[in-house]
This record gives sequence, structure tokens and C-alpha cells, in this order.
Amino acid sequence: MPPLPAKSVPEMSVDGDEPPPQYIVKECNFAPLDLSTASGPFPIPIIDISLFSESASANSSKKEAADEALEQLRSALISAGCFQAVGHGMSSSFLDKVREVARQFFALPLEEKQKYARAENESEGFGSDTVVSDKQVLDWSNRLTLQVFPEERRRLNLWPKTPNEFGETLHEYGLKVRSAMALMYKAMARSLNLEENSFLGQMGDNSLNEVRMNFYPPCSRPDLVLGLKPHTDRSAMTVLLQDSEVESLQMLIDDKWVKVPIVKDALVVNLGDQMEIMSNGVFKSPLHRVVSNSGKLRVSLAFLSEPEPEKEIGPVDALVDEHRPRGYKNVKSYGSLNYTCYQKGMVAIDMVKM
Ligand SMILES: O=C(O)CCC(=O)C(=O)O
Ligand SMILES: [Fe+2]
Repeated sequence: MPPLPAKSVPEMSVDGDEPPPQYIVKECNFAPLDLSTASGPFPIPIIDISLFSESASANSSKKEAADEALEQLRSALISAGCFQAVGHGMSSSFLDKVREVARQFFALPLEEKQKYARAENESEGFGSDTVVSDKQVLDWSNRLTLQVFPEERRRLNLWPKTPNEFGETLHEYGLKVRSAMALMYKAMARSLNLEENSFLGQMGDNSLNEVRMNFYPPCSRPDLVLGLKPHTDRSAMTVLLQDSEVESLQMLIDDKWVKVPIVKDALVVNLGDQMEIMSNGVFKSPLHRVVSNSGKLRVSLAFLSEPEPEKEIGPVDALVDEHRPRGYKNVKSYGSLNYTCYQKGMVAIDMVKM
């Protein structure tokens, strides 16, 4: 294993260091590298997900708007695999509080954050990239990863005690995102004229939710590094609470990197590989990445939804026919497959394609 860089990313950021060679992005064999050309506007639609609720469907005056939203959803997920969700029922001040507890945690002295350090070969806790190869390019970021649901899987020793509202805020946010996700899974199925539990039912009652809080300190050479390398999410669905000021997330749409704009109070929803599998490739799991900047630090919270680990998932029968043959094998514990592949420098979803 190559030695870890002597200084942490936040330390190098504060000292204004030039990024060391391990952080410099040189090539990527599955996505364009260009750091400069990504720009909008591109229609990543803003969708009012309250229109997907049962009460909205039952209200005849909302029927037209609800049908239109469903069509927008279908088209966004087929073309780009992402959209921005409003109408999720969380107030601006609550979302600010969620961002604030994450910010306050990352603002703690390094020794304090190290109390929650990720152990080697574990995914939960505070830290930076797992280094598996000396060819690996490191991300200019730190993150804190925690299992949130089911509650009995929480490793509370890794949940920060400071700020003291951290746990309760994450719990409340988790409950709200989980119920918004259930609504969206059903709407996604309905948008393809499927029975509404076609996706949610595959997730199981004890589906997993993990939160990834990302901290991107400024870099003196944003032209050389990435905050987060291009990747697809291993989840079925990810809900991302972006920073309220710093725009750095980009999605690969039609082979171009497109900036995801900050829309006040919207949650960015992107599909992960497991939804691509369940939808037999009708919906996309988009490649995305985070660029760096020289001015301001950025914080984001990614909330991932995965099936119960023992549950096998696969393409919904109704989405397999002679025009669209089955494109993916059934798979169990895709999360661990994804991790093993990542360690070997392989793309996990390629392993389950037929
Ligand atoms: O920070 C962001 O905007 C994206 C984070 C992300 O893609 C992830 O945690 O998987
Ligand atoms: Fe991601």
C-alpha cells in the first residue's frame, strides 16, 4: 500500500499548498476529463414531488399537473437519471440546520474528528479515500459516512457528539428523506405504467440508508484536482442536499459534463446502479463528479437508499420483452460487489450486465 500523503486535505487547503502528485487528475478511461467546459444551461428539471402523493392523485383539479409531473419524471430519468425535487415538505430553515450540523462537525479540530475515524477496510466513519493502489488519484475532500436506517444497524460510537444536535437532526432528516424516497419509488414505477411497488417492493421493508457527508475545502489549483472522482452511485436512489452557495456538482449527460445548479430548497435526486438494474436499463444511473474551487469550502449530504442486503434484485418482468431483452442479471448485496470492483479498478455494473 502506498504511503498516505503526510498532510490532510484540510491542512493543505489552509496552508495554500500545491496539490501533491497523488491528487492530480491525469486521465479517466470511462469519462471525459475536461474540467473547464462543463456548463449549463441544461434542462435538469425541477419537479414538485408533492404531486405524486395519494391526495394529489385523488384531487381532480390536480390531476393534469400530476400527470405532467409524472411524464417529466419519466423523461428525466430516461435521459439523465436525475432531477431536482421540490415539494418534499422540508422547510428552508430545517435544511439549513441539516447543512449546519455537517459544517460544524467538519469545522472541528482534526483530533476531534479523528475520534470518529473510519477503520481500515470499513466504510463507516470519518476520513478520506480508501487508498488501494498507487495509481489511484485521491479526492480533494473528506467525508463522514454513517448508516442511518435500519436503526439497529447504527454504529452510534461513530456519530459525532459535537455539535450536540447532530444525532437528532440526522435522525429527523433521515425519516423525512426516507418517506420522500418511498413516494418517489412509487411514482417512478407509475411513470412506466408498472404496479407501484415494482421498485419499492424489491427494496424490502428493511432497506438500508447511508448518509455520506462530504467536505470539500478550497484548493489553490482547482484546475488540477477533483473534489470527487467520476462515479455512479451503488444505491438505487440518492438524495443529495447540496451546499447552499457553492456549485460544483456535475452530471455526465449526453457525454458532456453539466453543472447542477443550486435551486433553493431543492434536493438533487440521482439514480444509482441498482435502479438502472431494476428498470432493465430504461432509467440511467448517471456518472457524476465534483470539481474543486479556490474560493469557498463546500459541504454536501448524500443520502443513499439500497435494498435489504439479503434481497435479490433484478429487472422488473414487465420491462423485459423482445424489444428490450433482459440486460442485467439478478444480484444480491450489490453494495459489496461495488466495493470489491472499486478495489480492483473495475466498473461494478459491467459485472452484472448480460
Ligand atoms: O457532493 C456532491 O455534490 C456529490 C456527492 C456524491 O456524489 C456522493 O457522495 O456520492
Ligand atoms: Fe455520488
